[in-house]
Amino acid sequence: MPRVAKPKAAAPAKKAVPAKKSKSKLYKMPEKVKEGTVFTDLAKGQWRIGPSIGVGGFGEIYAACKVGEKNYDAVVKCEPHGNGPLFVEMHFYLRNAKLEDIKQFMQKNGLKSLGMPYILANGSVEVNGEKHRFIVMPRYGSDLTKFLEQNGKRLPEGTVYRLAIQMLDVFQYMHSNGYVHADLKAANILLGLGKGGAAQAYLVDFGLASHFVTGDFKPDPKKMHNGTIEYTSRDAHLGVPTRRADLEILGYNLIEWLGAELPWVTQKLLAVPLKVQKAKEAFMDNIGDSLKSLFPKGVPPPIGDFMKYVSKLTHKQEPDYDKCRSWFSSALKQLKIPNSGDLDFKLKAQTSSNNNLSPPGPSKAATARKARKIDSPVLNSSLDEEISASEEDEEEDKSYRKKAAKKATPSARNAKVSPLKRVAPAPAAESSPPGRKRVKTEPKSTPKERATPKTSPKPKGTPKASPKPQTPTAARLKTPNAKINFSPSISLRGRPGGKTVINDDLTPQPRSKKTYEFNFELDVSMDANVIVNVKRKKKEEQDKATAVDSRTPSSRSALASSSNEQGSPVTRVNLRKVNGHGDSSTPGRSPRTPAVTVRKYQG
Ligand SMILES: Nc1ncnc2c1ncn2[C@@H]1O[C@H](COP(=O)(O)OP(=O)(O)OP(=O)(O)O)[C@@H](O)[C@H]1O
Repeated sequence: MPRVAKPKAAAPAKKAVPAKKSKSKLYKMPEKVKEGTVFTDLAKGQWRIGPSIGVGGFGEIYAACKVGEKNYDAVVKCEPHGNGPLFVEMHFYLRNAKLEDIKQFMQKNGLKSLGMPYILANGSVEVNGEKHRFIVMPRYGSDLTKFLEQNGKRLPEGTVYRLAIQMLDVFQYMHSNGYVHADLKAANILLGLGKGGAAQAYLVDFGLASHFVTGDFKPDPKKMHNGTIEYTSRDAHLGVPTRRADLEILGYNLIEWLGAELPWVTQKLLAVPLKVQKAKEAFMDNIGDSLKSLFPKGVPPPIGDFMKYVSKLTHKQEPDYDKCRSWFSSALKQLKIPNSGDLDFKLKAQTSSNNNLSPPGPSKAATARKARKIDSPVLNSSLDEEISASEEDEEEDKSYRKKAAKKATPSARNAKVSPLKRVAPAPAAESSPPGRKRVKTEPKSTPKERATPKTSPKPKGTPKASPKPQTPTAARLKTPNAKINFSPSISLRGRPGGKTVINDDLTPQPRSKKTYEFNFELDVSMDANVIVNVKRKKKEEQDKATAVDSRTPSSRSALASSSNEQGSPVTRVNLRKVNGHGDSSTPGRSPRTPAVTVRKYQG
């Protein structure tokens, strides 16, 4: 769960959470701000910092009050200047979430309230000699995870439908401004505070907000799998921000809030984004049957209608928000639950859908297992460990992305998409966030090599000892001295059971500023799967040469276990190689490694 300490309003400070550098060294955590510190925003407004009320993946959130006032009814979110997500969030707010615009939208759409936060101020400040960026926004109450925990991972059916309507309102607002949120989840939905506040839920955390695509469907390796793996949409798995993706993410959340377990969670696939992606494709391809198996005694009608609708949307299509809301409001009427008043989080006697779920909630042991599993991708230790590239995953990735890009979406099916080719860069953010880092691979491949047909995929269940490619083509493709400059462009924002994962240009600069560079010979076809095990010696052995080895998957696991025996944690890096451009116009340019998954195996 998020490392969140929530004091009561204006309560005395909790024990200070010590300023902590992220163990991962991939990005900076903010310096601790002392209670009582005054921040001056760009408009010279002054804000007194109160107690810490939350720590997110990158930043810390403090209660705050305007100097001269008594109520801590604002929050300050503070992150080191080099961090991308707050930069994105701030610009999103500044451009799209002015109170005036929100009011106008509410008026136009006859809404009494809208769960869209807004920005009160922003600025920069030095904390302990380090430059930080901060934004000030209204303070809200509990996030939904608290209620899910209290209720054994489900919410009352009527509340689920009300939340659906409220989140659709927020999406409609964001989408009407050209943006998608891309990371809706319980931890990012907060209840309002104050009188009547609990009737409205607010969607926060715009660190992944981006323009949705209006043109062709072009998978973007830089952004693949961004979001929170459980709920990431099929489009987001391909790195394409779309409006229908927001709806799909909402749908997955609604299903969970009704007490069903998503198949990729049940099947424990969360550590492998590609498998999750595949599972979602299968789920959505046959959404009727998929839902029937999740709700064996009857699919809640609005969920069925909504998910079927989402599965048919094209990537450019503007969703019919009214139609979607109407399914949920009809269901509320049927349940005789008014769509007003405080949202009710007390689970009562079983209602139509929360009565018919199978399986029920997972056991505590299963939950613990899941937490461990979900934890595993977090790069929460330094890379003083072991790094390997996974053959299976690359293979799966290649063949799957080929298929997925062809048929991932109704419109993508029409669009000519070759995700294995280098794709046009994502629509550039209007301003570039600082601290950009890219994964860069620079094998010295020739255009001819890149254009060569792929090696045929290894059938499943084949023994893992992988022979070197024997074909003449493979021999021609011998690639000496492939050089990989590996600066991991990954950040995994920590929240068991729902971490936001960002894999794109916005990734903050690694604190260590270390670059891991591996030089080795690739005696294989450029299109073959490559497994690279890099074992860094333990501290005392570091003066000795670093062992760099390349092995088969089976020997990889042997290596992993031997490392474990030595007591050092093991990190496996799965490099998915995209065989670049395939066009001879860019000789010498190399395929990029679009995504890196890091798994830490505890000894
Ligand atoms: N305006 C707010 N009022 C009250 N609490 C808030 C507010 N904004 C955020 N929080 C609390 O802080 C937590 C983290 O906030 P947020 O998700 O914005 O941070 P983050 O660094 O972007 O986190 P993440 O790891 O999800 O990306 C929230 O789950 C919530 O509990």
